[in-house]
Amino acid sequence: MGKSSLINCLIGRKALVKVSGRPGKTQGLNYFQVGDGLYFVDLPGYGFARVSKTLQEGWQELVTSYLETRETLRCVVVIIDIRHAPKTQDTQLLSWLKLKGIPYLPVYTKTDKLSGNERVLNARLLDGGHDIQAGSRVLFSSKTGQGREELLRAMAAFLDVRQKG
Ligand SMILES: Nc1nc2c(ncn2[C@@H]2O[C@H](COP(=O)(O)OP(=O)(O)OP(=O)(O)O)[C@@H](O)[C@H]2O)c(=O)[nH]1
Ligand SMILES: [Mg+2]
Repeated sequence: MGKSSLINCLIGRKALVKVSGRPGKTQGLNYFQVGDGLYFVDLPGYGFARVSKTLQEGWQELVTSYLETRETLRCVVVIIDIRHAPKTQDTQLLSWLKLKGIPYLPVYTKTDKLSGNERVLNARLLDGGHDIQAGSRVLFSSKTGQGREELLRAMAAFLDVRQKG
């Protein structure tokens, strides 16, 4: 869905994180230090079409317990492909994060694949389907860098909130 590509784009290095056309590339948790005590953590997605059932379940458990117990976690960036209609798995993840009180930031990615008009329409569809406010998500493309600065600012805001509170 573009998680690893997004991290590469933010860090500004093309091949830092392995990217592939086949879901299931990222395995385990991958840490990237981006500041003093500040890390991006690349997680496996849930579209593991090509890995075994046992591995899938293992990763799900790993990701879930990581998200639930990591005390220094500031924000979960939830990456959603802007081309597709709202998906149950994404709705479930977002409601689970809300329920658990884990801060999250939805990012609609691969905007380069749509025309300007389609982009607006699909973004609205996803906002509606996932109950997301237009002002609280970011439109992004790893390919063109659209939304890169906005995303970095939005992520930084999550750090500020925690420091003040
Ligand atoms: N055009 C376009 N392609 C993208 C974008 N982001 C990712 N891709 C492509 O989508 C495919 C999957 O990207 P990844 O970054 O590996 O996705 P991932 O979420 O890390 O996938 P897993 O680690 O397998 O869960 C790759 O072929 C990327 O080149 C984007 O913004 N625009
Ligand atoms: Mg990946």
